[in-house]
Amino acid sequence: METTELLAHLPFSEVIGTPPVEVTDITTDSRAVQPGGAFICINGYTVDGHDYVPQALAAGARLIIADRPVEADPDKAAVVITDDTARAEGLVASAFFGHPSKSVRMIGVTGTNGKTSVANIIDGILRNSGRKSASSGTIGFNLNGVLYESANTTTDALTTQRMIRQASAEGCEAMTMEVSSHGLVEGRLSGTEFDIAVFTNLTHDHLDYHGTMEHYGYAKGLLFAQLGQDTSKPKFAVLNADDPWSDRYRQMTAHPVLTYAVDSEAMFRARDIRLEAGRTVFLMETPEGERQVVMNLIGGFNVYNALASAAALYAYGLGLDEIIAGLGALPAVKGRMERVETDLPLTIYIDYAHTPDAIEKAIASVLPYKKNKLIFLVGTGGNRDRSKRPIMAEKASVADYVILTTDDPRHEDYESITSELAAGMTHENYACIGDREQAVRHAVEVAGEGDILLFAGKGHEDFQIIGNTKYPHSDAEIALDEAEKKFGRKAGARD
Ligand SMILES: CC(=O)N[C@H]1[C@@H](OP(=O)(O)OP(=O)(O)OC[C@H]2O[C@@H](n3ccc(=O)[nH]c3=O)[C@H](O)[C@@H]2O)O[C@H](CO)[C@@H](O)[C@@H]1O[C@H](C)C(=O)N[C@@H](C)C(=O)N[C@H](CCC(=O)O)C(=O)O
Ligand SMILES: Nc1ncnc2c1ncn2[C@@H]1O[C@H](COP(=O)(O)OP(=O)(O)OP(=O)(O)O)[C@@H](O)[C@H]1O
Repeated sequence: METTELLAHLPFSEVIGTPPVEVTDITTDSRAVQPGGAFICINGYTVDGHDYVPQALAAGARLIIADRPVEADPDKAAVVITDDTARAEGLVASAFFGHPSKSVRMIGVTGTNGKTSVANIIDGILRNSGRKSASSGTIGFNLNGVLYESANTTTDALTTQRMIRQASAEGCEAMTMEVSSHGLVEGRLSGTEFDIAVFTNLTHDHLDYHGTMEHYGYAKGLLFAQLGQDTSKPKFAVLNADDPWSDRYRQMTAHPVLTYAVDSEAMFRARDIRLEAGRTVFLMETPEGERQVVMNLIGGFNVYNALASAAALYAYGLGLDEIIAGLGALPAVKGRMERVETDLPLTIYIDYAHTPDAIEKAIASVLPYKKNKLIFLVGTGGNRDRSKRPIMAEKASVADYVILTTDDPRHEDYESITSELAAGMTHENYACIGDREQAVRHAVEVAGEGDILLFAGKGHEDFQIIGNTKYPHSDAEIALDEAEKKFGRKAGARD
């Protein structure tokens, strides 16, 4: 891209030295600089990118974008001083990649719980209908069925624009993105033009970051404001009429709103819900009459996720037949109430619940077919929102036996995590075991034939972060290993 064109997006900045005619690449990481590229210095949570200018120059950067003077030989590279490099990243990202979100239909999904599930359901149904489609979020970047890892639920602005351009280049007509509150307030979505914005729900989480529910709710609302004011384009908001925050989000957009709900009046509403062991059946009221939905996704919360997805796809232009066939064809979302295949006399589920509301919903999903004990293992992350811990344990207390452990303890000690959880328990049938492997083994040890074991908090993840290190970890593998020892026979493989 021509540098003058790029710099037009950063008006009022000071340019020191002679910029190159063209910039071949842009990055915020000195380790990823390409010769002839631009390096944007971001002052992060752990280090300051301005300290890595020498490395960026050594790797061949020809343009440095900084928010304070940095040293560079003006004959080799120009320095652009702007007031806020994080905003600069957002401003140049979309332009550098050719505004890709204008050529792909963009669906954004926000909310406390259900983003990954809804994004996967929408993406899965679009592909089931023969369309090329991409999605991005906690599980990674799924480019028409091929999965690539990514660092965040909502990636930084440059990575986001690069992914959308890749989706466009691969011929995807749609891209569904999980939109986190962090991503919205930090401008990671600057330059992304959304066509459909979906809201799942808003409950307690991330208060370490946002401070209050009011700020947290406002942050989610930015997605609806980002639909913009150009009403000549067909754009839609999809709102959960059972969640009171939807009234506010309706005010934040000028575009048509589609609603979904179970308890309230809504355009897409579920009734006669039957939660069965391996499937969920319900009647869906739609603008074109009532239709039966049969799907392999289990749990009451997945009824909401299916309704949100159906409304979003209806707004997109899919017919109800395609939507209902797609819902029926979906496999379980990885690590979300995913049943572990085993011949042992136990039922094991892996789930990603790590908020009070998700724990309540996950437990409620298995209660209808509980014959014996429900053993529930739950952890929480270290150095993150501590105020939710006792409320998580209070919700977990619905289970017959609870094991309190850790998800990613990071730099926090086991004892402080499990004791803060334990403060919320409403009965004495529980154990605190900070080491998650030992906790999973204990869950199997205390289980009897016919019991349900529900492991929450790690979901699709195959690692645990202790300190700064990622260690391999799989609840399912540990549980099967322990169960084989206990029952003295092979357990059958996990998918
Ligand atoms: C706390 C936080 O938000 N951290 C994010 C942040 O990392 P950071 O600020 O620590 O970065 P840093 O290591 O200090 O580096 C600063 C700058 O120096 C650069 N650098 C660094 C080293 C070097 O050798 N050379 C160099 O140029 C880095 O590339 C970076 O530009 O910027 C990174 C790049 O964008 C993010 O990946 C990272 O997210 C981490 C992984 C994270 O856990 N974030 C959480 C809080 C988050 O954002 N979560 C939400 C989901 C919430 C949910 O719904 O569950 C999300 O959207 O993921
Ligand atoms: N609509 C929903 N309402 C309440 N709980 C839900 C809903 N959908 C999923 N859950 C619960 O939340 C957990 C996480 O689901 P999912 O990954 O889809 O949410 P998410 O918003 O992407 O979460 P995160 O941002 O933390 O990745 C699930 O394992 C399930 O226990």
